[in-house]
Amino acid sequence: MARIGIIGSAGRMGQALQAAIAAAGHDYAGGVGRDGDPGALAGVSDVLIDFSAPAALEFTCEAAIAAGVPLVVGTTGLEERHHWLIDAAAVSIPVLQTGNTSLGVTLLAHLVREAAQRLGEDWDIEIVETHHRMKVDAPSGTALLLGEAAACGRGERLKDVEQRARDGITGKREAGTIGFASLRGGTVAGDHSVHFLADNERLVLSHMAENRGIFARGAVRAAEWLLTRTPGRYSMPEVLDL
Ligand SMILES: NC(=O)C1=CN([C@@H]2O[C@H](COP(=O)(O)OP(=O)(O)OC[C@H]3O[C@@H](n4cnc5c(N)ncnc54)[C@H](OP(=O)(O)O)[C@@H]3O)[C@@H](O)[C@H]2O)C=CC1
Ligand SMILES: O=C(O)C1=N[C@H](C(=O)O)C[C@H](O)C1
Repeated sequence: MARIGIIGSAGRMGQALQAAIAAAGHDYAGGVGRDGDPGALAGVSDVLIDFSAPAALEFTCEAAIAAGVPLVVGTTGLEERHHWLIDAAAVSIPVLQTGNTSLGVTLLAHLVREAAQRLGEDWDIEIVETHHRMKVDAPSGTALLLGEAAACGRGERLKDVEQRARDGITGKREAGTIGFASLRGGTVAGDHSVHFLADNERLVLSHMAENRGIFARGAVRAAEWLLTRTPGRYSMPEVLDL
């Protein structure tokens, strides 16, 4: 049994996490939001789980490092500087960062990498994601994770081939790019489809999240796994042995 603290505890994911922590037989150590003290929380936690906002990350990393506790980062909308913070933290504590903690998306990313590698550049790749009306970042962290997987399958870096938005007279599609489209509305927990499009045929690999419980369970599983690790940066395929 572990004492698990939550950054972003009053949010939609924070509430799902509290249920998942109880269901897995762990102790909820407490949580913080915008006004809380992550340092005090880290001091009474064995591991921290952060599903909040990018602005929280610096203080969360500082708190986890000072207390020497592992950290799961599920927050999305991260920029390069946030990844540097995570890399720096991983020198002293175990850290896992992912745009999606579900088993289904972790396997989907594996399949996307494989498909991109085998199909080659004659197949255009477009990633479409749909989320609830309250989501504040786009493309979703999952869409970017799937884009990274597709780019990796082709031996590329996503930042060199991504096409994040189209508007107006865009010209023809540039060969080799990976496109993104985001839909927002209603209460959709998170749908992602990776379209591989060639002449006269299409392959679509999709995942649909029916509720936030799948993300919360995955995050708790990641937290349990991190407690057995030495400092370093980890990802979901390692947790799930995929
Ligand atoms: N990796 C994954 O599998 C998943 C990732 N996510 C990501 O998790 C994040 C949270 O999503 P969701 O729960 O829907 O969002 P909500 O808006 O419902 O909740 C966000 C929470 O974060 C807190 N927060 C906001 N800013 C800060 C800050 N600067 N410092 C500390 N706490 C802060 C809020 O606190 P307050 O109450 O004070 O406003 C709130 O409790 C998003 O980035 C989302 O994309 C979501 C689902 C799955
Ligand atoms: O904000 C959400 O809700 C979700 N965010 C994550 C993302 O950005 O991919 C994961 C999931 O799709 C739900």
